Amino acid sequence: MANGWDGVPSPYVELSREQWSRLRENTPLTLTQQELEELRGVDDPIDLTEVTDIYLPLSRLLNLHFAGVRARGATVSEFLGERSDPPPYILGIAGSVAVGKSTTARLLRALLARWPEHPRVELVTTDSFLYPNKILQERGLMHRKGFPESYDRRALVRFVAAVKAGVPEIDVPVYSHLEYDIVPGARQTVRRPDILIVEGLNVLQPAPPAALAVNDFFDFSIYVDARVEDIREWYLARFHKLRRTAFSDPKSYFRFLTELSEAEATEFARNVWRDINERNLVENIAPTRARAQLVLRKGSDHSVRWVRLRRT
Ligand SMILES: Nc1ncnc2c1ncn2[C@@H]1O[C@H](COP(=O)(O)OP(=O)(O)O)[C@@H](O)[C@H]1O
Ligand SMILES: CC(C)(COP(=O)(O)O)[C@@H](O)C(=O)NCCC(=O)O
Repeated sequence: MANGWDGVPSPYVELSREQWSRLRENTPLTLTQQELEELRGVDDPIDLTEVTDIYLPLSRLLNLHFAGVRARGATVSEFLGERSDPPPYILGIAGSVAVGKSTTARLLRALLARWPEHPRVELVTTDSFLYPNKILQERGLMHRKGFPESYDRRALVRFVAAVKAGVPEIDVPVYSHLEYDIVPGARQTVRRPDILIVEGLNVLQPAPPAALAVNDFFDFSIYVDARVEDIREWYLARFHKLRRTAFSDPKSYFRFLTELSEAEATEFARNVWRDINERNLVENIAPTRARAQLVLRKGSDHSVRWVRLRRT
């Protein structure tokens, strides 16, 4: 039983990697090595063993949960005498910068789309709802990118509410990591998927008083977790990898970093980590972990060590 429940049965069940991996049962591996390589994030060492042990049980759980949510929705429709299409199922994925949320999200997108019950899976990342740099500059928030106030929270909530309400076609802005800004005029169109995955730092954040939060519309939520020290190392390793690759693109906002010495660049990355990303993790992101339906806890080699599932 988890600490702090003082004799009250804990709402969480914690499973070791071995216990969790057995829950795969007969879920087939529908992904090839080549496909996995296309899905993994920069510097993420994920392999097919990880997919089999961790993501196939998760895909099975989500497929079962999807069926349960659909059945419950059908009961209400029958009672109301409505004959409408069921609303999209919404899955939230939260966690720190550099923890590997996007690999988890892209992988689940691919795995979930291979089930016959829900072939249409869309993925939206919340960076689409960051204010453009121009607005962040005006508000003195350029060093707060990723903090709750750097997002157009209401636009994000409106978007998720519209998807849940079955709006057939919704456009969202597009964020470029390369340009470090919202791309003017670019749009991603979401067309009534069976499942929508919403991935981002702050998706489990509570709403301000009397407002709705994005997670009020979630059917399931996942928090990707690891020790702060490990995430810092991953952030720094990825930064150095990007410095050797993406940052030398003439369009990269961080091109100036390729002209600094290794030591100066390291100093820059350490400061960004400490002053922005770690602070945001500690102050805003980690406190939302308890609200996630499922926590995937990674060890320092990025592999998932244990899984915590909320029963209720
Ligand atoms: N400066 C950058 N240039 C290009 N790609 C980046 C940059 N920063 C992050 N990325 C990529 O953007 C994606 C999201 O990164 P991030 O928000 O840190 O979340 P996570 O590491 O949890 O997926 C990752 O695939 C990452 O590799
Ligand atoms: C774009 C991000 C805020 C992540 O956005 P998300 O999709 O999780 O909402 C983050 O990757 C970022 O760029 N943070 C700013 C500090 C840094 O450059 O690392």
